[in-house]
Amino acid sequence: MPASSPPVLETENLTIRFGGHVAVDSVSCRYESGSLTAIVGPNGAGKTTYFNMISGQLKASAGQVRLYGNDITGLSAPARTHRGIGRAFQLTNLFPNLSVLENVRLAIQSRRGIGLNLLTRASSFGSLIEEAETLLDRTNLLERAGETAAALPHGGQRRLEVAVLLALEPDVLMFDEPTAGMSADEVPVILDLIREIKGDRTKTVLLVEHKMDVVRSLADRIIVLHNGALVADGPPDEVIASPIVQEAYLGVRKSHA
Ligand SMILES: Nc1ncnc2c1ncn2[C@@H]1O[C@H](COP(=O)(O)OP(=O)(O)OP(=O)(O)O)[C@@H](O)[C@H]1O
Repeated sequence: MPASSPPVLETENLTIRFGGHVAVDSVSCRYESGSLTAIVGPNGAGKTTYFNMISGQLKASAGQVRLYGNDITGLSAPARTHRGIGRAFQLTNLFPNLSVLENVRLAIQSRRGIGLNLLTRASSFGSLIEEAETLLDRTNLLERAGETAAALPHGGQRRLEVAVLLALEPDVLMFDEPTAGMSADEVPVILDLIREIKGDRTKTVLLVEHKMDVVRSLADRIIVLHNGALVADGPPDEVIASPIVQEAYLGVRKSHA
C-alpha cells in the first residue's frame, strides 16, 4: 500500500464543547487496518465522548472524522454503521423480546439488505439461519439460540451484542469497556473474542478500557486522553512507562528528589 493511502479511520482536530467546557480537544489520530488501539485516560478525560463522535452519537463542534479518507463528520450514527463503523455495547443493539438467533439473523439480513418478503424462499432463509448459528457458536451462545435476548445473563447479552456486531461485518469495531459488569468467568470469553477479531488482522479495533491488564494483553498501541487532549500515543509498554501516563493516569507522582 503506498504511504499516501488514507488510513481506515482518522480523526483530525476533532473537538467538542459543552458550553464552555472542551470535552475533546483537537484530537488527531490515524487508525490502520489490522490494529487494536486502546484509548485510556482518567475519569472524565473524554474517552467516551471521543468514541461517541466517531460512531456518530455526538456531533463534533470542530474537526473531522474520516473513513478511508472520506469525510463522514456530518453523517448520522446509522449511516456510519452502514459505512462500516460498528460499535458494541450499546443496549439499543438488541431486541430483548426476540430470540438470540433472531437478533443475529436480523443483523445479517440488514447487512445483506434482504427484505422480509424475499425470505419466502426457504433456501435464502436457511442460509441466514446457518450464518447466524455460526456466529452464535463463535460467541458461545448456540445452546441458548431459542431463548429471548432478555433472558440471557449480562455476560451473555454482551456476547450477543458482539455476535450482532460481527453479523454486520464492520471494518471498524469499537468496544467501550467490554468487561464492565461481567463476572470473573465471563471476562476471558469476551477477551478471547476480541483477541480473535484482532487476530484476523483485517479489522480496525478501538477499545476504551480502564483495566491496564486488559489493555496490556490486547492492545498493539495505546493512546492517552487527558482533559480531552491526546497526550501520549505509542506501543503499550512505552506509553504505560511514560512519565505523563504514570503521573496523569496511574496517579504516580514525579519524584522531585
Ligand atoms: N452531554 C454532555 N454534556 C455536558 N458535558 C458532558 C457531556 N458528555 C460528557 N461531558 C463531559 O465531558 C467530559 C468527558 O466525559 P467522558 O464521559 O467522555 O469521559 P471519559 O474519559 O469517558 O470518563 P470515564 O472514564 O469516567 O467514562 C466530562 O467532563 C463530562 O462531564
